[in-house]
Amino acid sequence: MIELKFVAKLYPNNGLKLNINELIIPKGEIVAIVGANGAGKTTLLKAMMGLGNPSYNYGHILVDGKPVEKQYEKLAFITEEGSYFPSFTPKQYAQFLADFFPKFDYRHFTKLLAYFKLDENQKIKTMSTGEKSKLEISAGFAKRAEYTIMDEPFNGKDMFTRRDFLKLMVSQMREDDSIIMTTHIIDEIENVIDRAIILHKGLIKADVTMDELREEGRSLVELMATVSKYKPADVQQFLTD
Ligand SMILES: Nc1ncnc2c1ncn2[C@@H]1O[C@H](COP(=O)(O)OP(=O)(O)OP(=O)(O)O)[C@@H](O)[C@H]1O
Repeated sequence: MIELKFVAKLYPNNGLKLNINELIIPKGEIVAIVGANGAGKTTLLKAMMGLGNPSYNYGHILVDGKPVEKQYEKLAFITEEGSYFPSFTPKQYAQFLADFFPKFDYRHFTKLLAYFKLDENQKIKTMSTGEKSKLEISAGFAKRAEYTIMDEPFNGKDMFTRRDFLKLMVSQMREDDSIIMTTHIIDEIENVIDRAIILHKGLIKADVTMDELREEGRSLVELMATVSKYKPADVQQFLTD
């Protein structure tokens, strides 16, 4: 279980204040963190990893009951920023990761590389954005972490890759594994996720299970439009001015 209690992060320059009173992510759940650009989704993921100097007055960030900093082997963080080792080849990168993560599964890594048609001897810096992102996903999944945290995993991927990636993601999960991801591709993930958390201006404005939403006959897109007070008339006004 990941547990955030009274976690905050303020960017004074633009006034964003991420403020989480309580957020609990149990084992075995696929959770999407959604919201408009600038809502604080990446900031929240980083905070969940204990990154970016979040503050927690009388609060904490715990993973299975221990401070997040002590539980990194249980976490995989897959970000758009990609690999920090551009001069490495995937093979060298994997050797590095294997030294740090005892559970790193090299066989699974090479299988994923082959699936994504990546060359394990090509320097990372010579790869396209999409290829780097696939490499990060392969490395992240090969860590066999219990909690996989992904920032915009669908960015830069074509429709068929997104579809296959979703299948791959679900198929490689073990019963107690959790996935937490940010995304804007709501309609494609609606049937895969268990729960959606809607962030708006740094605050959790809705936290729903997909079963609840379905029972109410609502879609996630509708709920997001309500939460973010989206008005189609605004762009119409702009276009007619
Ligand atoms: N390191 C930083 N220093 C200052 N401001 C930052 C920093 N990182 C993010 N911000 C600002 O905080 C706000 C939230 O950023 P964040 O990346 O968390 O949003 P997001 O919901 O992930 O957005 P998007 O959907 O566009 O990726 C934005 O206005 C951004 O400009």
